[in-house]
Amino acid sequence: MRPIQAAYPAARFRRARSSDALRRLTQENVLSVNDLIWPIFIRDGAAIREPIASMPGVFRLSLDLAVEAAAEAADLGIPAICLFPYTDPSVKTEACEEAWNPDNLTNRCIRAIKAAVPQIAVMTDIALDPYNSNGHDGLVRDGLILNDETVEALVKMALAQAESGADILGPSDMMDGRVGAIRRALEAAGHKDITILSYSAKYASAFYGPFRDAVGATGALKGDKKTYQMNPANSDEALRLIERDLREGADMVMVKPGMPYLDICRRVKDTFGVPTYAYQVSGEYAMIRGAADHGWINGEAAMMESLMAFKRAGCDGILTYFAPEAARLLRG
Ligand SMILES: NCc1[nH]cc(CCC(=O)O)c1CC(=O)O
Repeated sequence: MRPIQAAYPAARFRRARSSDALRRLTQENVLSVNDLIWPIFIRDGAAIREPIASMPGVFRLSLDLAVEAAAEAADLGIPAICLFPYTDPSVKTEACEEAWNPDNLTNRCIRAIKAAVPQIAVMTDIALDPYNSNGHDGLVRDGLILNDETVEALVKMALAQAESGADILGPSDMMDGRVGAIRRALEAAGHKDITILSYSAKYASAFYGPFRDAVGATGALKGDKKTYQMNPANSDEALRLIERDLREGADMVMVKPGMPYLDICRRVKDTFGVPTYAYQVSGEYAMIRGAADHGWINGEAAMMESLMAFKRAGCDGILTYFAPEAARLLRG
């Protein structure tokens, strides 16, 4: 596309910006509540709303309050909620068996939300880190992250979540071959309508710090995740990973983190034209929220501008901790 433009003064770009009416008429992208997926942190117990120091305004919720949050999200028109468990260190092991326990925190939460708020889509995270005593997304032997053994564990985890009623499975582990393995297992088990939103292009990022605090993985993690998460310097590789996951049966794909990787979002959308999502991760939330809390930026305006940026970059939706706040503003 190459727009033709008259020369100044025949062309004055400011004409189209001269009033609210003209600005609205010429606006190219729209952010709506339908674009939002709300990640929440869950924990055991009852009536607990536990603050997370590095994410002001975000809480770990006991299951009863997670169900309330899902109902609130549905009332606001948010289409999906995504669950992240804070697991007690005592249930973490090297074999990560708790990950596929049908009665683990996540699976109980899926059932509770689907029973009380069936209209909201429940998304889950597939990775072993909340259940792993060494904090990694995969099984570890002799200091190495094992790919194929991890994929087998992830398949069990995915099936347990599917049985519990999850609508969207989100493999976030970055092992090779996991989307295909999960898709085959879902088909074999008769789960034909469960979607996979693959964390296809997930970078080894410093912006996940507050999240690891939130799920209690910070202390556990030994080393870094660079042998499975992507090198932030790479872009072509993201396209190869997206193509691979689509060929293995992903319905939707994700780029993560979000704001520092909008160039990747745009390349993915332009190249494949598939449902494309970005995760505005914990560190991005903390930066905007922290600056706003100090009075250094206008938090509401920065939040809405950051979310619109994802739409402009070609995203169909955004996972964001701002989801309820943004939804309230969008509803007016
Ligand atoms: N599989 C773990 C997982 N799933 C989502 C996030 C990060 C989300 C955020 O920072 O908001 C992470 C952290 C990590 O890979 O270490």
